[in-house]
Amino acid sequence: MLELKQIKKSFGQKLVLKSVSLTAKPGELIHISGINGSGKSTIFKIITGLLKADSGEIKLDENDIVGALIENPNFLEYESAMSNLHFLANLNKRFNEKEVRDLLQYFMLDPDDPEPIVKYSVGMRQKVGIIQAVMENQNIILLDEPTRGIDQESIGLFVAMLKKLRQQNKIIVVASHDQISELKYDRQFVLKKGILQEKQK
Ligand SMILES: Nc1ncnc2c1ncn2[C@@H]1O[C@H](COP(=O)(O)OP(=O)(O)OP(=O)(O)O)[C@@H](O)[C@H]1O
Repeated sequence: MLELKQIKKSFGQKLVLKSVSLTAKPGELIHISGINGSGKSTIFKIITGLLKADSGEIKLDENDIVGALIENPNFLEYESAMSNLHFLANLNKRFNEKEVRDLLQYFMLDPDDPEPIVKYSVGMRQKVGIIQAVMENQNIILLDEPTRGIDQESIGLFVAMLKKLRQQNKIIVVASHDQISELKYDRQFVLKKGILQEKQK
């Protein structure tokens, strides 16, 4: 379970998150919308520990593993996609080569492609970013603007993948300025003026 209670965060004088509370249960697919600069990435950075909230509480279960795609993913630019994924998974000692190969192929990328990632297109990089957020069997998956630069066919693959992950009881939180109409969310929230509000169905 993922629980945020009255998270507050300012950058200098700028109050970005006034009060953000959210409880997500296993198997839930949640959407957070909000205009550019509303603080969506900041929420994800706080959940993953990249940033510290000024106040409030974050609760995760002991065995929770968080996977995240936040803003433009950083890679070792002169290494291949496979080497990058190997490197990232090894940080947690959870590299599963078969799983990573399957995911690359699923997204129509060649696991044996020797090209350095610096030569990848925006959409190709984004796919590698999505893969690193799910490849270690993470049970909480945070995806910030996941479909940016991705073609329609690959969006279909992405949507099908999320459906499967949800059936596996993972918590998935997607943040984007638009709806990503192909996704059927369990709950939808809007982040406006620092407050996260649930939309009524
Ligand atoms: N490290 C930082 N230092 C200062 N200000 C920051 C920092 N990170 C974010 N901000 C500010 O906080 C606000 C929220 O940024 P954030 O990236 O969370 O928004 P977002 O909703 O994800 O935007 P977008 O849809 O454009 O990705 C912005 O005004 C941004 O300038």
